Amino acid sequence: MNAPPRPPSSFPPRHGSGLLASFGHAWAGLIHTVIYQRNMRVHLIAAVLVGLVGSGIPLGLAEKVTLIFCVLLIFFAEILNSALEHLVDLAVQQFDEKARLAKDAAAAGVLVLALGTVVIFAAILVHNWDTVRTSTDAIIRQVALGLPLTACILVLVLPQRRPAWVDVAAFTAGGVLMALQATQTASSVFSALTAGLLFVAGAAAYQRRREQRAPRA
Ligand SMILES: Nc1ncnc2c1ncn2[C@@H]1O[C@H](COP(=O)(O)OP(=O)(O)OP(=O)(O)O)[C@@H](O)[C@H]1O
Repeated sequence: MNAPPRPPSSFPPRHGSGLLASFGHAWAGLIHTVIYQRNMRVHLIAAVLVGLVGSGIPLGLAEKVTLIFCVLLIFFAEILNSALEHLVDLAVQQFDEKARLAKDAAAAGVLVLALGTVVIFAAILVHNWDTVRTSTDAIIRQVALGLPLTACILVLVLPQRRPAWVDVAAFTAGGVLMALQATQTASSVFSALTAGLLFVAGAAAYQRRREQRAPRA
């Protein structure tokens, strides 16, 4: 028996289905948030700094897990906040009190998490203050390698137009600094987190450049 004709679809053709395509859509969502949400870029840079502290000072397992969980939770909240903003903008194209309440509530959720993370981060540093005081060499190394690395990631996520070579140079220099830093890390998990953030920043810079070349309709 012939299948009934499908109703005409207003969706453009989808780029594949299955697990790989789902991953691709999720990745595109992450990169889109980094490109278009200023607060996400702030969280990303803050996460790099957390990664540098975590890979410079030896922390206990519970402290590592807590910090990484907080960082991921903030990303999750910001991505969800962005999704809600898109939904509200889709439903409401003019000023609306309920739209304002929905967006403000979602933004408040992110703010609460960010403030909580700052408090937890400070508490962990205070709790490990003796280790911090005696880790002068590690701190000097982290500052010497970590600050230029953070600057490279910042360049990659900045929305301003720039020549392609700047992004290539920032990503390459970031990779070299990351490799140097990883050779003497106190935690490979935090180094992996920082490397992952460099990769995300590089992917965002690449995608922004593509979209600037071929702006969305
Ligand atoms: N349609 C609307 N009606 C009423 N107020 C709105 C509307 N859209 C946005 N707002 C207000 O403007 C604020 C910023 O909304 P916007 O969509 O510009 O998000 P944003 O600039 O990405 O902000 P955020 O810092 O929350 O991510 C909202 O928190 C809300 O107070």
